[in-house]
Order: sequence, then C-alpha cells, then structure tokens
Amino acid sequence: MTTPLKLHKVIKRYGERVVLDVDQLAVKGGKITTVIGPNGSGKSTLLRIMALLLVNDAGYLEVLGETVKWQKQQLLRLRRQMSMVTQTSFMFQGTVDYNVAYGLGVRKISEKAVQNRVAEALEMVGMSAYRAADAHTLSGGERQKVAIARAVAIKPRILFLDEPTSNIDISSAAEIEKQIKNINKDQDITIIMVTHNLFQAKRLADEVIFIHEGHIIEQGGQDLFTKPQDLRTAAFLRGETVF
Ligand SMILES: Nc1ncnc2c1ncn2[C@@H]1O[C@H](COP(=O)(O)OP(=O)(O)OP(=O)(O)O)[C@@H](O)[C@H]1O
Repeated sequence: MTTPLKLHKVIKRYGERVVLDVDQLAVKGGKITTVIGPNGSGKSTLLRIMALLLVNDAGYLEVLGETVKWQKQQLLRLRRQMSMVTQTSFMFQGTVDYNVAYGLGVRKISEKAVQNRVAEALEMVGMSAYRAADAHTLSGGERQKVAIARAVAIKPRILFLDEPTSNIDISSAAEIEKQIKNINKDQDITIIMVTHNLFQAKRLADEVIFIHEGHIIEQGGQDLFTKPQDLRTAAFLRGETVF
C-alpha cells in the first residue's frame, strides 16, 4: 500500500469556525510522517479525522484503499487496522499483560496467539519484565511504553501518535523514539505523529507536514527542516510567531 491515507477537500468546523481546511493530502505508506505546527493549528483535529474518530464536515477520505462512508461496518473494519497513542494513556485496572492484550479480545485469535503477541509487543518496547505488574503502579514513561505495546499488539497498518512523549523525561522519550523507529521498520507500520518537539520531528520524520491555521502550508521530506519553501514554515522553525 503506497498511500494508505488520502484527504480530499476536507473541512472541519466548530460552530462557524473552520478549524481544518485541507485541499489535498496523501500520506506515504510504510513511512513516519510527523505533523508540526503552532498551538491550535489543527494538528490533533487532523489526526483524529484520519483515525476516523472525528467526522469531517466536507470533502472525503480514502483510508486503506476505501472511500470512507462513515457507515458502521466499514468503520469497524477500518478502525481495527489502526491504533492511536495519545499524550497520557489510560490504563485499565489489571496487569500490564491484561492492558496489552485488551485490544486483542475482540479479534478471533487463540489464547496462545494472544500471549505471543503480548510478549512480542512488550519486548519491542523493552517492558517484558513488567508483564505481571499492576498497570496503575507504572511511571508515566512506562505507561506510554505499555500504551505503545497495546497499540502495536493488534498489528495495525496505521499507527497514530499524538504527542506520545510530551509528558515524559528526555531519556525515556529517546528510548520511545528508538522504539517507534523500530516498529516502523520491522513491522512495516505507517506512522503519523503529532509532536511539538521540532528536534523529535526531525529525528523521526521521513515526511513532515507543517500546518498553520487549519491549512497544510508545506509537506516534504527532511529538506523541509533545512530548506523550507514557505516563509511561515521558516518562521515556525526559527521559533518565531507565525502570521
Ligand atoms: N471540541 C471542540 N469544540 C470547539 N473547538 C474545538 C474543539 N476541538 C478543537 N477545537 C478548536 O480547534 C482548533 C484546532 O484544535 P487542535 O486541537 O486540532 O489543534 P492543535 O494544533 O492540535 O493544538 P495544540 O498544539 O495546542 O494541541 C483550536 O482552535 C481548538 O480550540
């Protein structure tokens, strides 16, 4: 799948206000795309629409080769092929094992296969030693790793990350960044990640999208960081206010 996600003339409004207005967007399959932009520019809104958690008001999406009709059966089928990790992850009452296995319960796979997937996912994030731990006793960084394991255990085709490391320290964030890269490479999962951390965006991005006031101003590869084409992108990357 070269383009697992496409948006065509997608608009999202809250009341009268247009908060997202994307003419065309194509996300490259098997790559890590980072989404950057000022506060309130529409990054999370874009991510939530792409993850089929929020309905657009105009335009349409193509997800994993299907035009999204927002019809129940199709939504279920498509959502089962994607997962999301947010800034602070909810842990269910129970062990780490239980939390990672959570999304697998509704899938028709054997108990043995569930155990294998959980073990594999925890290994990927370096949390194998915590399998039997109570999830509510974990630190913030550990929770995020378990949340990533839970998201990966379902073997999604697209993984959405909304500021997954913004509440954790630099060294845990660095570990998670490494794990994100490995997940993308080894599991061939398309990753779309919103981050406020420009250094992180640069370290992880195969592709980057700069969004401002609901519009995609620029999309490109690593060149976008070094040779931005738009004055607003350049200003944002310099840490200046974007007008
Ligand atoms: N449920 C809602 N009702 C009304 N307005 C909303 C709602 N959700 C988001 N907005 C508005 O939409 C705009 C875009 O919000 P969004 O969260 O997508 O931005 P963002 O780029 O992710 O911001 P941040 O970097 O601050 O997290 C903001 O102005 C926000 O106030």
